[in-house]
Amino acid sequence: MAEDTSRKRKVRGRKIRGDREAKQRRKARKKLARSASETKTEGETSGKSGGTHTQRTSEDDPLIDPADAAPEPFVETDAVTAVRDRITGWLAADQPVHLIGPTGAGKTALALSAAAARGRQVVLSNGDEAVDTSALVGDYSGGERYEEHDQYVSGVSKKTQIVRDRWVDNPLSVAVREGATLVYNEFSRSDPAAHNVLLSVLEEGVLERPGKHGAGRSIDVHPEFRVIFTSNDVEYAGVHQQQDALLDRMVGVHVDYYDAETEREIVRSHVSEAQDESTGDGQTVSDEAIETVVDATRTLREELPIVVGTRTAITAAKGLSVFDDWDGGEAAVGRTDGGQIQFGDDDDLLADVLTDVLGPKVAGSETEVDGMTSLRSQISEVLRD
Ligand SMILES: Nc1ncnc2c1ncn2[C@@H]1O[C@H](COP(=O)(O)OP(=O)(O)OP(=O)(O)O)[C@@H](O)[C@H]1O
Repeated sequence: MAEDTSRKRKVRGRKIRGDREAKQRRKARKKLARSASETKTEGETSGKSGGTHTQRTSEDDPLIDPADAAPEPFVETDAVTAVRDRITGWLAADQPVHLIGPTGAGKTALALSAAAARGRQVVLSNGDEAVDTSALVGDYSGGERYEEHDQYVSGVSKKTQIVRDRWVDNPLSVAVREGATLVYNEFSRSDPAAHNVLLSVLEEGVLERPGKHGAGRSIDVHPEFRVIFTSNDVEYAGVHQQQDALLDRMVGVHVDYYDAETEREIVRSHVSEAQDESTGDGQTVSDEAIETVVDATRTLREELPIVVGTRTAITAAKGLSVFDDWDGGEAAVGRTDGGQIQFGDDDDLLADVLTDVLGPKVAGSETEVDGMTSLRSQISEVLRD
C-alpha cells in the first residue's frame, strides 16, 4: 500500500481535548445553566393586574452552553485550525458561513468547534424533508393553564383560571433572540420554502414568526446572532436547489478530507477516548496499526465508487481493537508486550473489518450479495497492492 507522502505535513501544536475531569466539570456547568433557564421567562405578560408569565422549561430549551457544544475529542492540527480560523473569521465579519464538503470530512466537528469558539450559546438544527417554517421558527403546542388574580379593593379579589395556546419557539427563533450561533446541519435536505424566513433574518435583521398571533409576531435579530450551514457537496447539487437569494447571502468554505497525518491524529484520538471510556486504559491500537488503517482508508477513497470518509477509519480502528482474536485474524495481527495491536503480513482481519464498515453502503440493493462479495475482493486487492 503506497504511503501518502504528498500531503504529509509536519504537525505542530497538536492538541487533543478530552480529559474526563474537564468533561465532568462541563456537565456540572450545563446542569446549572439548565436549572437557571427553567426560571427564565419568555417576556410575555397578560397586562392584567396580578400579571402572568410564560415559563420555558428545560426540555424546550435548545440552547447549548459553548463548552458543551465543543466536540470531543477534537484534534487541532495546522490543517484543522486553518479551516476553523476561516470560519470564525467570516463569522466575526458577520457573514453566514456555508461548509460544503463530502460525507465524513469533518464539517459538523468544524462547525461546532467554530461555534463554541465564539463563546456564545449554540443552537443545533438538522435539515430534513419534514422541516418546514414552523419547525424552524416555532408553533403553538397545546394549551397552557395559568391563573390571574384581580384585586378590586382590600379583601375583595377574583381568581380566574385561563387556558391559552402556548407558543414554543423553535431553534431559529431561539438563536435569533438570544444571539446564539445556529449550526444548521445538512440544511439542503430541507424544502427551500422553509428557508424564506431566513432571507429577512440575514438581510433585514428581522425574523417573522408567521404562525404567531398578536404582538411578537416579528422579532429583531440579536446583533450577535450567527449561522453556520453545512451540506454534503453531492446533496447540495442534487437534493433541493436552494434559492439563489439565500445562497447569495452566505460565504462558502470548502471542507475536504484532511491530510494523512491529521486523519491519523483524529483516529488515534477517537480510539483512545473509546478505550478510556470502556476500560479506563489508554490506547491499545498501535501507531502502526492506525497508520495502516488510515492508509487503507485513503486508498479505498480513491479506488472505490462509494464514500469512504474519516468515520470509516475511526470505526475500523475501533473494530480492530476488539476483534484481534477473531478466527482467521490471528495471522493478521498480534499483540506487543504492551498489549498494542500489531499487523502481520496478512491483511485478512483488516479487510474483514473494512468490509463490515463499508458494507451498509453497498448492501440493500438487489445485488446485495454480489455487492458485498465484490466489495470484499476489491478491498483485499487494494490492501495487497
Ligand atoms: N478535528 C477533529 N478531531 C476529532 N475528530 C474529528 C475531527 N474532525 C472530524 N472528526 C471525526 O470524524 C468523523 C466525521 O466528522 P463529521 O461528522 O464532522 O463529518 P461531516 O462532514 O459532518 O459528516 P456528514 O457529512 O456525514 O455529516 C466524526 O466521527 C468526527 O468526530
